[in-house]
Amino acid sequence: MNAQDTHTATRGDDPLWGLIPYLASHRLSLAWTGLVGLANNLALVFLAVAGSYVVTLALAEGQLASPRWWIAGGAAVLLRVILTWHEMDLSHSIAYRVLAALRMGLFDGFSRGVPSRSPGQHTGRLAATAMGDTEKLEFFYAHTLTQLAAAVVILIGGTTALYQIGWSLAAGFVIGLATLVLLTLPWLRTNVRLGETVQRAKSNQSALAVDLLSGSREILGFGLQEHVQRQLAEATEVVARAERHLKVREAAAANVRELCSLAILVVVFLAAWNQPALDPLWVPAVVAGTLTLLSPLMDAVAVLTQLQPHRASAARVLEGISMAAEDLSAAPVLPFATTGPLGINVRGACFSYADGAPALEPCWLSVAPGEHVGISGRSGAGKTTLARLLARLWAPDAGSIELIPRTGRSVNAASVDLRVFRSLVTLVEQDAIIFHGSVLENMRLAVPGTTEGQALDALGRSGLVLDAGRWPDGVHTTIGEGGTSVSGGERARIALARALLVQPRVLVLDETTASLDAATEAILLDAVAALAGDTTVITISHRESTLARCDRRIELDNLHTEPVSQPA
Ligand SMILES: Nc1ncnc2c1ncn2[C@@H]1O[C@H](COP(=O)(O)OP(=O)(O)OP(=O)(O)O)[C@@H](O)[C@H]1O
Repeated sequence: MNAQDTHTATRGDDPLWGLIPYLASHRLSLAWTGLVGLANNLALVFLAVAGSYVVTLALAEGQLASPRWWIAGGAAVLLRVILTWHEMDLSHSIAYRVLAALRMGLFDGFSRGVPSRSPGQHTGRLAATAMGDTEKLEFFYAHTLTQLAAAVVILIGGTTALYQIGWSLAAGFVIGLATLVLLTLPWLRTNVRLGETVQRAKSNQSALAVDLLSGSREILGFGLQEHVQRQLAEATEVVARAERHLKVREAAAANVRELCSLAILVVVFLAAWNQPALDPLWVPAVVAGTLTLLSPLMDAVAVLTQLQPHRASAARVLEGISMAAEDLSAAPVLPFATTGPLGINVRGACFSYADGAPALEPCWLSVAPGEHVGISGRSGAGKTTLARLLARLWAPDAGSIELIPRTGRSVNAASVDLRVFRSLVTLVEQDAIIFHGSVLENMRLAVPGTTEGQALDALGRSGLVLDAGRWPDGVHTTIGEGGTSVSGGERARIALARALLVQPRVLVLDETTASLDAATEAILLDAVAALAGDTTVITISHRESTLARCDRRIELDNLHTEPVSQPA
């Protein structure tokens, strides 16, 4: 099921249920885990009843129980060993799968939802959702849900069994449990608040840690260390205080549960003792059976008191999974097999981010196959936005973008298979991300299997020579996360080299030369010029020297009027 459809179908519903469609492929495993857990519980009830009966018989009557009891008891012990082992195995495997499904859904949502990110969203908080909330929910879906389902069966089965002995036993059992639930309800509201406080404070901690790591230079530069340390300490203190408070309440709730269990056992014992039809030898067995029935039920009640924070976690995960997705494959996929450079036709394409303000007003632009066009414009005019639309990182709100082959019909870019499109059009941005790893690993992100020779050739063409002093391990030299250990100019050249490896038929450069000195800019522009004729190049720049190398220069603000005659 498409994630977006799912969200539309479940919006406004309970988020805990809303996430279930994302785990649909695991439902059989979940059901099986629940059944195994239930069978294990029932085997334990049987063992408790049989064990008590055998011991009571021996103590009260001095008799050894018949072999049937010993065989059945041995079989139950063996069954429990097998079921416990199987249950552990199953529940670990399902837990990892549920965690993976939630996290993959979330990462998918984050990556598709990039354009809709509002300033209110912080990568640190999103990371906290991806790590903390998913783990909490993994436990809920892989364990709690099956535990609750098993508890319902145990409640019905246990009440029925006790009713068979006498209605007063069943009544004592049910009334005792109902009293416990009623006593538990008033705790819920405070637990919700505390759970939320813990989660919010953890989120803040995560956001602060990300700020601290990614903005370390600003923090040093502005002398903010003490300020950040204080904020981190406060966030930690909030978490510790709320968690302490929650733990105290949980301990008190556990005491209440134990008291209720005790009361139920006393009631069941008295009711069983007063059953004329029940052999007194069976009374301890009934009490032991009730005790083993109560254990999963008490756990279920404890879980119910902790459900509300799970609901908030589920809401955050659901929001992440269903982040306003770019439906990049809205148009039906058409075959597109042409050779040579591709022209571009922008027909009234426009775009707004989540805040609704137009980032790019409708614009019209025609670039011939093999042409090298330079686009300039005032800051904030929408040049980067246009570049990202051209690269289909997201889709225009209205209008369209077409690819024009030298021969044959032009085709709407949205109807080209996304994988094929990625091999045709490549974007290099000024702040292109370099991942943690070696230079070669970064090159292989674009084209897996790139050889050292190919990487060196592409780097050389981009004006980056890996001399032994600066790059002791050549293409195997590690470059830090985000390219922090390379200069802005080196990063731009690595990014261009990575794009050249793709051999795109349209290359979009967004301020790629902005941080280069004149000599390196010239080398890089020579590399771009060498593509002339074979690759269409759209260069966005403020730099006169870069724009001067283009066949044609365009001001973005002049593209907002629809031309009188548009190519068909
Ligand atoms: N993620 C975002 N969310 C909301 N608004 C955004 C986002 N990114 C950019 N904008 C806004 O969209 C508008 C166009 O931004 P864009 O980066 O395309 O401009 P630009 O012409 O490339 O600017 P510059 O020359 O300064 O790089 C600006 O008003 C900018 O503030």
